[in-house]
Amino acid sequence: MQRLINESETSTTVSELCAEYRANNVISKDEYEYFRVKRGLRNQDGTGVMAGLTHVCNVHGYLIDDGDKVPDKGRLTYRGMNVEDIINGCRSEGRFAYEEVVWLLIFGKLPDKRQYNRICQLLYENRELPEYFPEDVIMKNPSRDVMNKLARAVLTLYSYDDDPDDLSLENNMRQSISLIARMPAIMTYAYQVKRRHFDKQTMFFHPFEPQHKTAEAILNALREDRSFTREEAELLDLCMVLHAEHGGGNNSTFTARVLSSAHTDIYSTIAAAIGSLKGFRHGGANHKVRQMMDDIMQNVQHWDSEDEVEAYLERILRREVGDKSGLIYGVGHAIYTLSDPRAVELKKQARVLAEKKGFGDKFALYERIEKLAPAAFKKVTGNKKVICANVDFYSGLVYEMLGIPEDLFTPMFAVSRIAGWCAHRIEELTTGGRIIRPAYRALPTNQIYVPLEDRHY
Ligand SMILES: CC(=O)SCCNC(=O)CCNC(=O)[C@H](O)C(C)(C)COP(=O)(O)OP(=O)(O)OC[C@H]1O[C@@H](n2cnc3c(N)ncnc32)[C@H](O)[C@@H]1OP(=O)(O)O
Ligand SMILES: O=C([O-])CC(=O)C(=O)O
Repeated sequence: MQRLINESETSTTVSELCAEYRANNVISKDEYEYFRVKRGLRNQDGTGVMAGLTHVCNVHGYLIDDGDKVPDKGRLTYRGMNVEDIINGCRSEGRFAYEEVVWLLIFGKLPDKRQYNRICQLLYENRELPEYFPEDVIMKNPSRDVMNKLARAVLTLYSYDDDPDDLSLENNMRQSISLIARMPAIMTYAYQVKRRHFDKQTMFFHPFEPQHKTAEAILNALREDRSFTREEAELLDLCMVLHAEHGGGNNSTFTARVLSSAHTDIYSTIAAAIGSLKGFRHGGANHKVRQMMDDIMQNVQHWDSEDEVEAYLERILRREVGDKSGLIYGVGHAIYTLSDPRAVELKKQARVLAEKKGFGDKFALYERIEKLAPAAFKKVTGNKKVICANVDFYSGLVYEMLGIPEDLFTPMFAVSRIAGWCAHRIEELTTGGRIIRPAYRALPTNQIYVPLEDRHY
């Protein structure tokens, strides 16, 4: 562990500080129950506390029957429209879908032809970063972690905005479009700098092309020879649509709503949302899935043995192996029970790609884990909750087969989710009207002030 201070100067170590902390700061799960405080803002049955109203999106994962939660097939609707219908509709008309989804999420209706062309044009015209921004902000202080750089770069854009704090709808619309457009550039530039600085590889910055839609712009920036197929770009576009939005209550969007309700600027808001999404229980799980799979592939000798795989999953849950968090990453969800529609779609794509690219054994292992994880979870934890693979389970495998580096798994999530964050920020600013401020039940043990001389612990 890193030392806080030089141990030769003082015997106070970080572990002593932690021991002092632990001795005075215990809150048990029983206390939550006793005071009827909703841990994680969840009701007793795991459903979320109702925290707001939104037009933007609905996430359906269970039914309530006579007060009981009944597992159901997952359904995701953007502005009331099934996400699969949006994807199929755009494909059947030969269009990429992400730009259309940006419009739909923010404004509430599908764009007509003129509006569609306008949003594509606006996103292209705003893609480039301000002059010298890549040199002064992205290339300086490189980070191993692209999410960290993304958050810092977004926060710094505040200083490049002549009117950063104006909360009017007009100003937030301008800022939202500009941020949605710029995220791919920030992500790909940050990745190039990371490659150069930490991986000692060649760095390249290709100019953006006006004819490129967002998914194409990203592939153009990531490929050294700038070549990619229509099929690859359509698949990345599909991934972006599936990650674009997930209701007001997911951790990063709620973060964006909390900050917006305090009337802070959009750059602080989106930087905070990126920080939340980076978390391993949230969007950062796609990165953890990859690490978990590498670990399983190394340590399970026979990938086709259900017994061996299940035994290893049980060891993960018992915190004996893996990152020792006890979590099977990419599995479980706050709302979904029988299925996450995004995982269903990504799995379909992964199966096809795996066959084409020779990833058959790997895909079969993922599928085996998806099948065995719920039983292992029930056996080890005793928890009867119905769990399924979530969006983060197959996304990394799809990205890997598309040649998207692991460094960009979670950043790709952020570059897609910015659409949802902006839609919710605008909704919070225009319809919320009250600062979000829940209460915390204090658990004080009365103490009297003791002079320093008399403190003999
Ligand atoms: C984009 C996204 O954010 S999708 C989610 C990505 N995250 C992951 O894949 C990480 C693994 N999964 C998890 O940690 C959880 O399932 C979450 C965070 C997604 C949802 O958590 P919750 O809503 O609290 O789940 P739920 O109410 O079902 O949890 C019940 C218990 O089972 C545990 N649990 C849930 N999923 C898992 C899992 N995959 N592995 C081990 N334990 C789990 C929870 O930690 C919780 O334990 P606790 O009672 O001691 O607090
Ligand atoms: O809804 C959630 O809690 C997490 C999630 O799947 C997302 O944000 O995409």
